[in-house]
Amino acid sequence: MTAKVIDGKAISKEIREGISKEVSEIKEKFNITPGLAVVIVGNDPASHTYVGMKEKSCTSVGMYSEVHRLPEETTQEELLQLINQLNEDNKIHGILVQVPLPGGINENIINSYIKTEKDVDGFHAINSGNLFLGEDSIVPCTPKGIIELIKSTGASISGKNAVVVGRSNIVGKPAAVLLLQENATVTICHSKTKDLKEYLLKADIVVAAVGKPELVKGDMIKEGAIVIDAGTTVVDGKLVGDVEYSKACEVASHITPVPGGVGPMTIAMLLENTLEAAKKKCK
Ligand SMILES: Nc1nc2c(c(=O)[nH]1)N[C@@H](CN(C=O)c1ccc(C(=O)N[C@@H](CCC(=O)O)C(=O)O)cc1)CN2
Repeated sequence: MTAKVIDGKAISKEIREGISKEVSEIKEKFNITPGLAVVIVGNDPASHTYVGMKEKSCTSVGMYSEVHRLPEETTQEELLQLINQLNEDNKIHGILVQVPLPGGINENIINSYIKTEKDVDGFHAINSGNLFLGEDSIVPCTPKGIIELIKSTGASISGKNAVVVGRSNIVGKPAAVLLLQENATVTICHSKTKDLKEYLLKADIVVAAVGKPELVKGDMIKEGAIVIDAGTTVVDGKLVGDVEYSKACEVASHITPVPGGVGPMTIAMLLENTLEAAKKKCK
């Protein structure tokens, strides 16, 4: 079997085009321009790249974008003050604090200060809690994009065995909850899982989000599985996913590439969440 490539770049482009149209409409009808504020602390080069991509995508769909680039020495108190300011700013419908944050700043405390309706990352405990409860919530961007990518194959998720490799609050845990909501039978594997291959060989859907380059080998994948790779590690100057791509292509039915798979969807979903937050202000 040679896997069909799930083209996250193309799918996200289509989504962004739809968002762009909706942004024009609400500007015209309600005189509201959706606005996103991104906050980044410190000098992590990859994080600066992602923030730059967010800024560019935001303006390309006609949204208002504001980026606050703060020095490494920024204190938690200073960051909270900025968030309070953005919470009260009517131009801003979405606030996002890029992670990882430098040591000494508690991500959960920071996220809990963002107004829930502006928490376009969906990291606030109220949004995570509502997601867990199956109530209305803002859904974290990467897992939301992962579900879109799986659905783009036309396959049904209901009743399938899904294995999520990775248990981060940003990707693994919410992806597992979303798959469960789609009626998959979900297993979460992680760094302490004893026999990863044993679990993976039963998986109709694999979501790899562990940040360990090529941890998921081709011979761990069941014939015909859908493989979603959310890993992005730079190895020798090259971006490498969590899946051994060339070997996995020989057994999977569908697979996402790295780059060009999950990454672009993360940004498209961020724009979608920001648009939704702004639409709540349209009366
Ligand atoms: N506050 C947040 N921080 C982080 C998030 C997040 O959703 N919210 N996710 C990741 C990083 N991330 C967005 O912030 C992100 C990662 C990768 C991509 C992407 O499009 N990658 C491209 C390749 C880009 C490159 O060349 O380096 C791809 O995979 O094709 C977008 C967003 C951690 N932090």
